[in-house]
Amino acid sequence: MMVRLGNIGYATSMSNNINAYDVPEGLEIRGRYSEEFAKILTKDALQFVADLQREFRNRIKYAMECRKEAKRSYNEGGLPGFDPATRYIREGEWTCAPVPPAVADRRVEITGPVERKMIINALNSGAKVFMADFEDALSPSWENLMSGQVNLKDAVDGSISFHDKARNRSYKLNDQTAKLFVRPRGWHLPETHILIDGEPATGCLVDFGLYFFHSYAAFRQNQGEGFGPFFYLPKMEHSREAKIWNCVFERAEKMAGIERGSIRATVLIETLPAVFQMDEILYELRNHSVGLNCGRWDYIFSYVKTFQAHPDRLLPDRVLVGMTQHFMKSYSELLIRTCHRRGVHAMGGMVCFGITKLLNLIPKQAAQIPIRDDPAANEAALDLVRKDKLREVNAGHDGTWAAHPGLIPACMKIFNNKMGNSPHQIQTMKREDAANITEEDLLQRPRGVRTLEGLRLNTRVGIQYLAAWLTGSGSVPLYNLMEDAATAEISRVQNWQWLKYQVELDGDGLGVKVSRELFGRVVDEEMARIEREVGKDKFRKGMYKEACKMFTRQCTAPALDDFLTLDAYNHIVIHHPKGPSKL
Ligand SMILES: CC(=O)SCCNC(=O)CCNC(=O)[C@H](O)C(C)(C)COP(=O)(O)OP(=O)(O)OC[C@H]1O[C@@H](n2cnc3c(N)ncnc32)[C@H](O)[C@@H]1OP(=O)(O)O
Ligand SMILES: O=CC(=O)O
Ligand SMILES: [Mg+2]
Repeated sequence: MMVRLGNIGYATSMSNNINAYDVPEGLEIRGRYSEEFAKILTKDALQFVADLQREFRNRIKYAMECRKEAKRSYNEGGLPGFDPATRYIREGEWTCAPVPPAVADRRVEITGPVERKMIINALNSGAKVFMADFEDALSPSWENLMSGQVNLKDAVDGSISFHDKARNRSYKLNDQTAKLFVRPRGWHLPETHILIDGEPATGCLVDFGLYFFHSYAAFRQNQGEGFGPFFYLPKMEHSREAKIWNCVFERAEKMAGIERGSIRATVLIETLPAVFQMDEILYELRNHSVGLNCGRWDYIFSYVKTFQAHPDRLLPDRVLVGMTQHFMKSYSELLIRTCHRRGVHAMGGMVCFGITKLLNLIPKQAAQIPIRDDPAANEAALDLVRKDKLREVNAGHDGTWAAHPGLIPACMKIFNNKMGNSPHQIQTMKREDAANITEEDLLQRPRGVRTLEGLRLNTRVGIQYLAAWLTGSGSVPLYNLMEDAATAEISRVQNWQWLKYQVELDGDGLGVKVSRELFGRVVDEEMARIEREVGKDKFRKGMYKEACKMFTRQCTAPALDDFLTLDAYNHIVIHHPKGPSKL
């Protein structure tokens, strides 16, 4: 039974107990009620979120319209490039506000979803920073999002603990912990469990607003040495989106009565259009910036998406698109040069590496995690991690990402060897040579072959990832590698691209073209393989068939869906009282 009580949010009655969130005028909550969540969804916190939504919704809509306009132009043959209108920003001499002392040293950062045990492990991991993720690593169900907010609040005030009953193991924070950064969702994702004036809230404003409201004071005292909170901002395509974030930050600082420039953020450069906007993005956020990060996985996804109507820019096998490809190398070097010129950190990305393994003839790239049951394979994987990190630190990056605590010592050692006691390389690795990087360098076609195994791997990984996501896990280990929304996107759009242009698989000597029939066979065979690998019982109880249907539809759709997770989101929304949702 559901009741609506004036300004009280929707309530559900499971056992004649009427529970309801106390919400401000014009706001409805359609997610499950819990007393714990109610401590986050307070009337004042919701009022703050509603104020942000009302103030910025038109600008967000406009920014999303501009993305569509840009897409239309790329689809008509246009290429992204530097904007002549903002040349004065790129050529001007200006710097961002000085880096706050609390985050001067970021040589190794660990990332992970906002799950309770993982937050404690990540904060205790020995990394300098922990990026708590509402984005690529999280399936944004109501339960995950709200318990994530509870967990972060407890983490910032230092009271977070966890008891693993099965292992009778207790978790609490060490005296020394990593500094916390929070990554809200991208601008494109709605939060349909919260309606503001009848419209779904913008997901990232909910993530940011609730976290900021409850944690800014404790954060500044316990973590930020007077600054903060700190954020990572994902998937932006243009500086106008960064400008909105800057205004959101100013609005939040005003509400909290804290100094302008207290909040700091690192922007992920992880879309192809954004690489041409790095100076402009830093300029918009110059009072709130702590650098840029090479979000290499989404960047590869974005390359395919941007060039979806350009059959002359097809990707080789996913495993071949590493940081040594010319367009990836150019992107990371220009990012370093841009950040250091503006006085902020140039962060590296999630581990990837090159080895000669697949078919014994092609290099491989992956997001690596430790391999527990095979010491030799683990050592080989660690070696690849070391090579990737060495490349990053030598190029001039100030820090890097690790997906797993087991990788931190190896990453730390590489950065320590090069940087010693210096917290970063901002002054010492200016990379003036990268000033000559051109649009052609940044867009150069990736080189390599396409194989049937590549198509199979995309399919096998894409379906299993989506099955996990639909059941609440946004980052999973698959075949000893970390998979998350960004890596799964590459699998999806690559299959779509190969199908659309019926590409020839030229890497395995078969000369077969990717047709719908071939793809259909691959899907059937890979589903059979997944069933064998996970076991009949897990296969039956899991969401593999639903994931397969969704993944197949997206790979074969006439027009490329903008995001895998937009369609999938409809399947994890549970409104109370229960009912299906359609965006
Ligand atoms: C493209 C991008 O956006 S990258 C950024 C987004 N992606 C991520 O953040 C992925 C983060 N990593 C992960 O989610 C995990 O490492 C996974 C899912 C890939 C593997 O996790 P698991 O299967 O639990 O790994 P494993 O069993 O080896 O874990 C061992 C221990 O390390 C902990 N652990 C593993 N990864 C992490 C992490 N990233 N942060 C904190 N703790 C972690 C586990 O909780 C576990 O702790 P316990 O011994 O106390 O129980
Ligand atoms: O968010 C990081 C990425 O590589 O994508
Ligand atoms: Mg990403």
